Amino acid sequence: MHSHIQQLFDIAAKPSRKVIGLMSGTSLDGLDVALCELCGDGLDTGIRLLQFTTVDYAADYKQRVKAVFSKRDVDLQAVTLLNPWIGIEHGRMINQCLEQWQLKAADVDIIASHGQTIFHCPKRQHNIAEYGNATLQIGDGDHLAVTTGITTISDFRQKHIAAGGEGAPLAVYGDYLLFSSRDENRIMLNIGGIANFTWLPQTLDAEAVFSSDIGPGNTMMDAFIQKHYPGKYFDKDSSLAKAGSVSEPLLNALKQDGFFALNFPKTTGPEVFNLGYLAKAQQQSGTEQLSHADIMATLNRFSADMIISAIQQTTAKLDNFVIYASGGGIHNPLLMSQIQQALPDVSIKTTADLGINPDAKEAVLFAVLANECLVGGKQKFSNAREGIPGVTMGKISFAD
Ligand SMILES: Nc1ncnc2c1ncn2[C@@H]1O[C@H](COP(=O)(O)OP(=O)(O)OP(=O)(O)O)[C@@H](O)[C@H]1O
Ligand SMILES: CC(=O)N[C@H]1[C@@H]2OC[C@@H](O2)[C@@H](O)[C@@H]1O[C@H](C)C(=O)O
Repeated sequence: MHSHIQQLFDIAAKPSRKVIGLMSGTSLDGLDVALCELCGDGLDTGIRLLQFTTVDYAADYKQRVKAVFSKRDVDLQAVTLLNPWIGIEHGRMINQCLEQWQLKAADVDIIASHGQTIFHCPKRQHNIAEYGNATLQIGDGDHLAVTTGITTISDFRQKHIAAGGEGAPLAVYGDYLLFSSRDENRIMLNIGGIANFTWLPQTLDAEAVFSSDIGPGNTMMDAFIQKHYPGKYFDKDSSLAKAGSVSEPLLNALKQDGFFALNFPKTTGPEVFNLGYLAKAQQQSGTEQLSHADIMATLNRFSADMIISAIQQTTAKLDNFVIYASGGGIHNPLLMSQIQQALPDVSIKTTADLGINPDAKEAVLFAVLANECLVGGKQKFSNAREGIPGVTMGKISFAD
């Protein structure tokens, strides 16, 4: 038996595993690094978040990735060069974190790397007959493993698509295994660049679980700030949005896209929800002359309204459910207050109330997926009807 197979066997046989979960999202703010200790598997997964940090991306890193991000026409050489380069850069960031945490590579069993999505293209978005769902994450796992000396599991979304899904949201697996409760129905609402949610019935009936993207979370607001206020990356504390007024004509135009007519589950990205989408809606509604504050107020309300309607649509006949929010959007006070005002009888908490730092949640979910890849599979959790294949995900890269 190759020592690599023995290594996997030994890790799987341990009473607990130290896994570094990584998430780099569509907001491109930084690399989320979550050092977790996991035991068990499936619904018996136990997890402790030992360390968490977001390693901010330097301006140079952001520029390099943005040059090939969510665009149809890009420099293929740049993509080819970035794939190993991001793997090495992420590896260097992990090595810095281990040094800060006074840990060595040998103290970590596995890295679970999401990589960086540069294009997401479900069939219902491209509508090209010969092709199915597709998505592309770069930041090669082999380069990450060699740079850190740690066995790495990466590229999770391809198996999801190979087994019939759209490659996202993957949060549903970790949400179901970590946050299902027999005491209450739960909605796990993640507000990142794109907003997505998972419905967790208190029956724990896997057939009733589903997860879907909703539409833009922060991505259009961020893109507007980054275009018009160089050096700024987002509307901190909603200050610009609070200074403006919502334009109803623009808001109505923003809500017209065919994506919102699709049934759940569905997925999307900045390929659809971007400044071109905003410009088109402004042209259709004759609102090109709006102030920046009014545009930001309207984009904020747009994200809030789509989140609210997704929740109302899902829980129409239910009253006893609790929302647990996560992702950077929870730090947007106007966004969160609008959601709460529209759902006055609903308790809106964060995953901190469930013991998981809301900023770390997505990175933690990839650690759970890696744990399932190594020791899971017994807990058959799938829901083909809702686009949730019952498969393990991830490609394994050895450090030598
Ligand atoms: N104080 C704040 N005020 C307003 N918005 C904030 C604040 N702090 C963070 N954000 C928002 O959160 C975003 C980062 O959130 P997060 O890291 O969840 O995004 P992401 O993980 O890249 O997205 P995705 O989940 O789509 O991959 C920022 O770009 C910003 O829009
Ligand atoms: C293709 C891709 O990277 N999608 C992301 C994006 O960011 C939020 C939302 O859209 C979600 O569907 C997904 O990430 C999270 C981690 C997921 O897969 O659950």
